[in-house]
Amino acid sequence: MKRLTPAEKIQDDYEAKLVSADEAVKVVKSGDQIHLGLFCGVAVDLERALAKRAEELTDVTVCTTMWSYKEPPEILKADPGAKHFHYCSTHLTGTERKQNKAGNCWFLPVQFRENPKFYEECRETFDVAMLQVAAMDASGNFNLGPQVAEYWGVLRNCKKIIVEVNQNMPVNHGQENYLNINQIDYIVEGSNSPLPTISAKEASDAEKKMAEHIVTRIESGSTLQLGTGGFPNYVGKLIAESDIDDLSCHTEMFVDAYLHLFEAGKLTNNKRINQGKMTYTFAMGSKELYDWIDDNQMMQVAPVDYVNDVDVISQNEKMISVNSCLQVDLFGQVNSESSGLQHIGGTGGQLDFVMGAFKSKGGKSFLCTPSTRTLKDGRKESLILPVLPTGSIVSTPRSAVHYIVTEYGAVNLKGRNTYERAELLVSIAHPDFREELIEEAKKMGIWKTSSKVVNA
Ligand SMILES: CC(=O)SCCNC(=O)CCNC(=O)[C@H](O)C(C)(C)COP(=O)(O)OP(=O)(O)OC[C@H]1O[C@@H](n2cnc3c(N)ncnc32)[C@H](O)[C@@H]1OP(=O)(O)O
Ligand SMILES: CCCC(=O)O
Repeated sequence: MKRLTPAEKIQDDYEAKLVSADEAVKVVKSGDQIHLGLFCGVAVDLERALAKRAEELTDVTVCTTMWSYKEPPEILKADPGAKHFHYCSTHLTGTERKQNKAGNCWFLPVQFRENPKFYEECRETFDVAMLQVAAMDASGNFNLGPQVAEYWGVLRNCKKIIVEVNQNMPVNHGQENYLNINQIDYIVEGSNSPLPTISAKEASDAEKKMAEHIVTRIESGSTLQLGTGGFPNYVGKLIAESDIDDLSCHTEMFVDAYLHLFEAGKLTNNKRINQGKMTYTFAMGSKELYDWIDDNQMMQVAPVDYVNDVDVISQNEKMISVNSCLQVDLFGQVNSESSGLQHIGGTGGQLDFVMGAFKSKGGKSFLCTPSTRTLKDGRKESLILPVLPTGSIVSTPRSAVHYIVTEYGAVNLKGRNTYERAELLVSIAHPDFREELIEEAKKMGIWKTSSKVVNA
């Protein structure tokens, strides 16, 4: 028999494992635990094929980290009463929030940096892991694209792996970011769907003022973590226009703000660890961001238990972390996850970066919210509250919180006692609510007769 060259052996393996999406999902049985993939790597063609089997399957648990498409997953459309599939997400997007309200999507609380261990040790073994990957290279390796995050926790604790090849998946340089053909059970050549994109929303007037309070507190030579949404992107824009320079990127989520900062010549990545690299655990943004990532040696995507590790984050000096939250109480407890009993989103890596930034020499974390929001009936509600309402989740505890920012200022709660915190927080509340907050603080025993509202 003719001996195959290594390249021929790889090609033979590829052809032996190549099946259609409908064929591949036949491996799923009632009662199975499935992982659908992460961020831009969710296996959309396999998910669609699985949905076609809704009527013949029961009790199938399907996990993902976030569903980033406007259209809900097909398995939920095919099973509106959640009789066949139990869909779980660790960070709800707007699409998933609607499904959560309808009782079709369950939230899985996690601390993002712990996710690999959590999937490897704390949940049932996955029967099938499905994920989108880039086209195979000559060595039989499939690049995981712009996300590694908790993949290895899932892949080390699963029975079968099905990859869906997407020719549009950018090849992302980094660490632990390839799957070899030997590790894979089935290969599906997918429909090469475009990656999900998020476009930054226009920042509101309050957000623009909040960004100004932050930018005046950032020094040249800092390393930046910017979160999701219009607000962190606006912070990036202001920095790009400022005279702050020599900045570095070490972030959980890689967003368009970094592309703008790079184009403005602000990002040197002259940091202490991973010099010269943009370090992150997943990327989500525009098509331009994905094109910039593709086969770019400057990029370093890496597992979340490395990127979000408090000790790793803190090795870079002047670590700056900027994230949004929903409510803050006068003790300094921060809710970033719920509106009363209504679930909004996950805590993600917020606490990881709050702790990592404070541990870094000269580091600062900023948790930001407009001082008020307008309710459906037109009334204004203060987002600085005496205490968090029933059902609110403490995402960042008062013991960890550093700067809180509203459009009225940024206050540093570290080292401040309870009545000083109340004073500082009242000083950045909306003026219409300050008197009311002072009266409540008095009843709570955290307002001294000498207390006054000060601007920090
Ligand atoms: C991915 C990263 O950010 S990495 C950084 C670390 N991770 C984190 O900080 C995670 C925690 N933070 C978050 O999840 C988000 O920043 C949030 C939820 C706090 C804000 O998200 P954004 O996308 O900026 O806010 P946006 O204004 O779009 O609001 C999202 C939803 O919350 C609702 N919402 C916003 N503010 C409030 C509030 N104060 N009270 C109640 N609901 C609110 C909105 O109505 C919207 O709901 P809908 O889509 O169902 O209509
Ligand atoms: C999935 C994690 C996203 C976040 O940290 O907000």
